Amino acid sequence: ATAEQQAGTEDRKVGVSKAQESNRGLIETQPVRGTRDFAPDDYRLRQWLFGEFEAVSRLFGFEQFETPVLESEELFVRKAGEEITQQLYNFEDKGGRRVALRPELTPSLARLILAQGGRLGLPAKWFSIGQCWRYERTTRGRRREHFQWNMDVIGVPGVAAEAELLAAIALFLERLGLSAQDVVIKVSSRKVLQAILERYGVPDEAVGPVSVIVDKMEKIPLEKVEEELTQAGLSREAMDGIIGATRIDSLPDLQQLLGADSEAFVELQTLFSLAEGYGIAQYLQLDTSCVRGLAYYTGTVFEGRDRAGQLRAIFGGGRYDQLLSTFGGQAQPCAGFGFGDCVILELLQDKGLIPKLSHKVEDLVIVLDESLRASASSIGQKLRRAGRRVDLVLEAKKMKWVFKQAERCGAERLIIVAPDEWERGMVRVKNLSARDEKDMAVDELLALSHRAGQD
Ligand SMILES: CC(=O)Nc1cnc2ccccc2c1
Repeated sequence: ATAEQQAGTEDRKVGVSKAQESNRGLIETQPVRGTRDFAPDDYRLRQWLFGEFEAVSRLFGFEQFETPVLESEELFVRKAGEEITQQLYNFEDKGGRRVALRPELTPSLARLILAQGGRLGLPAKWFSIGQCWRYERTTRGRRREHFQWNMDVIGVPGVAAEAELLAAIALFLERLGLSAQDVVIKVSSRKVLQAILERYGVPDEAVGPVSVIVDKMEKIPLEKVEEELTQAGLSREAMDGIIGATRIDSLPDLQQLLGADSEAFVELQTLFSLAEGYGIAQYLQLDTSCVRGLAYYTGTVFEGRDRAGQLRAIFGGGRYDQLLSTFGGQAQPCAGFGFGDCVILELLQDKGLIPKLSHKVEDLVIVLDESLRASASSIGQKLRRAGRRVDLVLEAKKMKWVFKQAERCGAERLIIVAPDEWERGMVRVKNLSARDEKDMAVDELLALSHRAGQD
């Protein structure tokens, strides 16, 4: 708002809007920093994407759940230096509670699983799509919210769970027109780091925090990583051992490093052979530099990347067998993934795979005489009950506008309620695609519509 507007001293202009009239400038119309609006065009694309998330989840027999975006802060307070907990969108509510907008869905899932107590049938295969938040310092101007699709398997200790999850992702990618030529899934296991750290007498508890540091290796200089590993208490040898262990990219090399009977090797070998059964092995790439930045993973970890290497991770996941016990509950083996709604759209954009989605109704109904409005409304209702999407024009409009509107909403038929025809109990039906037009009785129109409404 200009200083004049703020002072309310601007002189009165012809046609001053309500906002100006109330002596205020136009309100801020942009959404809060880091957040997005979804106007209809954007919402259609989002609904298409979420529809694919849901369709694939159901094809795998997963059940949908939801938890509140607002959670107790304690769910996310972890002492492993994760970026996600350092950017918590947290505050104290009017009741003095420490609360936070969830930065991820997995802790909420764990809470809901624990709330089920013994009632929970295992294995549980659950999925959810929810908005997640972070308070990212505006330095990077990055977004502060995104939507995440999560699929999780609770109660299955073997990597058959991870194979199912990876197969679900592969089917999702295939349905969108992507393939293993476009996307690589890097796979590894926290048990690699665990085995290496054991060699240097570093306790298992360090695996999480060390992984969080190693996960930054791609984004910050090696010296910085080494500095943080030193601060985490690692000796030079341990550090060299860790960094050397992130350079393995084949099962034989992993066997060489850890031995054929190491858990990490056996699990990953099993996972790769299960993947063959699904026909998704060509997506998978063993890569021990993939450690993921969440502290609670305890076993396999994986992340999806575009093969061109231009984009951030498309999705990420892994096994987190200790999360429920860290919440004081009975431990349950868990594996899952989170799939965000932004990088995938960038990739689809790059590949020319964003679908063209437009507003669509079947029938546009207009009246040529306002005295017939009640008749038009009742025809609209009958058509809607027959399953037709009807855009009923709500005020007198010139035919030029009507045809423009028909085009805008993709209408197949224009139904005109006019005095002369109505006298004879007829309406005029213009078939906009076949460019033919005829008068028909309402019953005939409905019979026609009923069949069309079913297909
Ligand atoms: C590309 C992008 O906006 N990513 C994004 C945006 N908001 C988030 C919010 C919480 C956690 C991760 C997030 C990630």
